[in-house]
Parts: sequence; C-alpha cells; structure tokens
Amino acid sequence: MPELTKREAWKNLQRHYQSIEALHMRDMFAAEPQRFTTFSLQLDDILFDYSKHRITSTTLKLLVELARQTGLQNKIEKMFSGERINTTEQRPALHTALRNRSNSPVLVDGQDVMPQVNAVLAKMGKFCRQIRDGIWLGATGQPITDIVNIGIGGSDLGPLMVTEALKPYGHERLNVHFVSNVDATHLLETLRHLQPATTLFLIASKTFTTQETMTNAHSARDWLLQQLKDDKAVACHFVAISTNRQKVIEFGINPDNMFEFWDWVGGRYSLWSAIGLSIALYIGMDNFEELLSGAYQVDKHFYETPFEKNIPVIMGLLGVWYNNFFAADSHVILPYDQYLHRFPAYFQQGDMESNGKRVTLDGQSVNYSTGPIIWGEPGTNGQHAFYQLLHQGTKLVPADFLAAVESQNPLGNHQQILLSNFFAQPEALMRGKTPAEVRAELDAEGLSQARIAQLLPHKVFPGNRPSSSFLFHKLTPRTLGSLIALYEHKIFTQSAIWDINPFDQWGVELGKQLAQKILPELSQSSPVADHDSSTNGLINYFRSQKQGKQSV
Ligand SMILES: O=P(O)(O)OC[C@H]1O[C@H](O)[C@H](O)[C@@H](O)[C@@H]1O
Repeated sequence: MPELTKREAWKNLQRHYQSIEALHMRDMFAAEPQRFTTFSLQLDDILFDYSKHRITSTTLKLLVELARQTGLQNKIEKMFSGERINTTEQRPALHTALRNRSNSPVLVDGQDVMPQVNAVLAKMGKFCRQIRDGIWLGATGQPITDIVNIGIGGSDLGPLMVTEALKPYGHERLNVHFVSNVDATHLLETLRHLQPATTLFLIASKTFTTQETMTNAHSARDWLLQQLKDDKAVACHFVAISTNRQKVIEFGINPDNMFEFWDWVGGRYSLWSAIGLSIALYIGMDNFEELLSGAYQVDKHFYETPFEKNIPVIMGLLGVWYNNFFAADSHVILPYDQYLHRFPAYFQQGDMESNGKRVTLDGQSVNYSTGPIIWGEPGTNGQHAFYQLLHQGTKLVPADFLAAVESQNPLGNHQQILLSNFFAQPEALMRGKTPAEVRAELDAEGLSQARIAQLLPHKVFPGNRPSSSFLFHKLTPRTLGSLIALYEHKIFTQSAIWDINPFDQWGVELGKQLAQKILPELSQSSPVADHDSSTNGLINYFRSQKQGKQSV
C-alpha cells in the first residue's frame, strides 16, 4: 500500500478536517481581522491572497508538515540538479535550466547543459533579428509577414497561449498562426489568407513523429511547392524545432534551419526552449528573455523559500487539501484578463497530463485521489455562463482569480468595471447570502409572505466556497513568465505529495496505437470484424456512408 495515507501528517489532517468542515469563512473573517495579512504573500509585483480558503494557521502547519514528511524539499533539489526524476522515461526534467538566468552550471551525467542552452538562445536571437528586421527573405525575395507554428500539445499550447497573452508586445509586421488539429480545416482555414512567398512555417515537434504535426507539415510543404514551384523554397520557408535531428533531415529541412532542444525538456514544459521560437519571433528576443527571467524569479523563490511562505508550495498544498480531504474533483482558473484567454486551456494540459496518474513512482496503485480536472474561461464571460454552479451548485470547486491592476488597453472605466467583478466574485463565493439576508431584501421589495417563502430557498447562497486571488501590476512578459512558473511548481508540489511521476504521459499512447491500427481499415474493401461490436459498427457505418450506401 502507498505510504501517503499512513503518514502521521495525513492522519492529523483527516482529524483536523472534521473540525474545519463546519466552520464558515464568514465567521473566520469576522473573528480574525488580520486574516488577509496572515494569508497573503507578495512576489515581485504579484500579490497572492489565499485568505478566502477554508483554512486556519493549524491547517497550514499540518499541510506543510505533510510536504515535509513526503520529502518535497529533497524532490525539488533533485529536479533542479538534473537527477533523472522522470523515472519511467529515465530522464531529468530540467525546464528550470532553460531559464537559469544565473547561468550557473546544471549537470546532466556530469556535463553542464548551460552552454547548449545558451547556444540555442543565441541562434534564436540571430534568427529573430533576421526575420523581424526583414533581412531573411522568402524564395521570391520578399520579407516574411506570417509565421505558422505547426505543432500539437506542448508544441502548440504554450506558444499559442503566450503569443495571445503578449499581443501588445507583438511585432507590427508579423502575424503568428497556430495549426494543431489534423482536421484539414485548421490548416486550410489558416492558409486561406496567407501568401506562400511571405509565410514561414515552424515545424514544432519534440519527437518529429507526431502524426498530426507531420501530416500538417507535409500538406503545408505541398501547398508551398505547388504555388512557388521551386524545390529550394523549403529552405527559406521551413524551420524545425525538435530533439530529433535525423527525422528533421528526413523531412527535408536543412539542419542549419533546425532549433534544437533536449529530451530533458517535457513537452508541456517546453515553451521556455526553442519551442518558444514563435513567441520570440513575435515579441522579440529581449521580451522572450524577460519571460524567462520572470520564471527564473519564481524558480529561485520555489527553491529557496520556506514552505510557509512559498507561493507554489501553498498553491499545491491548498489543492491537496480540497482534492483529498473535501473530495473536490475540479479546479477552475478564471483570468480577468482577455489576453489570458488560453491560460486555463494551457494548464489543462500542464496539470492534467502531469498529475492525471493512478500509480505511484514505484508502480503501486494509489488509494487516494490525484490530479484534479482543470477548467476555466476568462472573467467576466464565465459569470454569465457557469458561475451559477460555482455559487449554488452541489459541487465544491476551488477557484483561482487572476487580474492586472493596469490594463494594456485603457478605455473609459472598463478596467474599473472588470476589477469590481474580480473583487466581487470571490467575496460572493466566500460570504454567500443567508436566508435572513434574502428575507430582508425580499421584504424591502414589498413581496407577499407567500411569494417570499416560495423564492427564499432559491435565492440563498451557501457561501464558504474557496478561492485564491492573484493581482499583478500589468501583464508583462516578466509577470507572465512568473505566473506560468508558479503553476508549474504547484503541479510539481502536488506530484511530490501524491508520489507520482508528473513528467511522463503514457495515458496518451493507447488511443494513438489503436488509431494506427484503424487507419488502414478505413479504406479496406471488406467490413471490419475484429473490434468490439460498437467499434466495428461505427467503422462499418463510416465505410458504407463513404461508399454511398445507407446500410449499417
Ligand atoms: O512535440 P511532439 O513530440 O510532437 O509531441 C506533442 C504532444 O503529443 C504527445 O502525445 C503528448 O501527449 C504531449 O505531451 C506532447 O506535447
């Protein structure tokens, strides 16, 4: 049996939960005027308020004790020092080396990786200047205006999220596009508006074997060659970002046009590597380095700060508190910033692919819940869609609210309105509305007692629903880098407590394997018969429809 639930700290937390369960945060705030000061932290310009949680100082002590008993500090040190902590793939997980602005040596098998990291950053910088200054020319002698990143999963979501978030820093002549889905609609709808002579494709794939990416890359090359009718065009319109030099050469991309990264960079932690080339091209290398610096500040904070004051550790521990003691299944991320509209989707992969695991590092089945379901949308839009459930539904959904003090686009009183909602929603979730408050409101409206009795239960808000608030000055590259790194280390903290490997993703393989088997069956002449009856039935229906027959 896994150790976690046998630990003293775990048992203490179980007991402690009984005493917290009945407490309402309203009463906690009333009893503790210093609650905000006690339960908030600041890192650079990011204020982290975690006072609207169902915790006391004792809860925090016990959670920190759990982190200690599960060896979190030791695991953090192993990650930063390049140990092969991704045991199933026998690799280190060194995204922190990619943003190690101190440049101090990071050793893998006794060899410092920093010279390689710096060399690729320098190559990216040179390439960015050439593209951004219009020095790099396409096959017909025109500068590049459109960059199409072809990649999926970690080779898509990070660059997409960051280029969206940092639009105000984008180059005025360059547009960035992202094609991920193997559905041809994605590629064709993107190419419809582009000119091959001024388009640059970045083929972003760690393995350079991913079916969707390679299918899209081949079709993009066909599109280019059909229109430019010059085989040499590939050299000035295609670059590769990968760990697999051999496959890049086989595809026909000159290795000089390859930006390398390494197997110790996990896909969902790769935006800091050459996978971030689309970001660097769009916002410039200086801003890309600011993004790295923001993450580096958080790396230092995570590494050096005692758990009691360590923001990602506290984020992780609060998640464990709700996930394992309150049985909360999901966690919602609510950025009150339109530029962060892909932030929740980015951490859907970041968190769910990392901690969606059911066995411990040494292969035992867990007897406790692991990674939560991550979801979310920007505020205020979500308020008019799913907040009903957050306020009055039967599920407990811990929430993260994020907002900037200063808008990138000041306009009238928009930011004040946005922020008033950002402050109001966590307050409403925490306070709720009691039957007495509802009654007083309805009385004041002059409703009949019968109508009040009918409406009252529907208008009561139980409150006591937890949230964290992140308030930062402005969504700059540096701040964004910090925010991303906070969440990365939160995920790591939780994986350490749950004793799972956050850096592999075997769960994506089975579907891929089966799709490989099914692909040739879709064009075979006889009906398929060797799946279950449902899969056979669906495939044969598809085949009959393709052949113009109606029968199943
Ligand atoms: O970068 P690639 O090798 O093309 O991989 C792209 C993505 O696909 C895989 O199936 C994994 O689920 C992701 O973690 C990865 O980011």
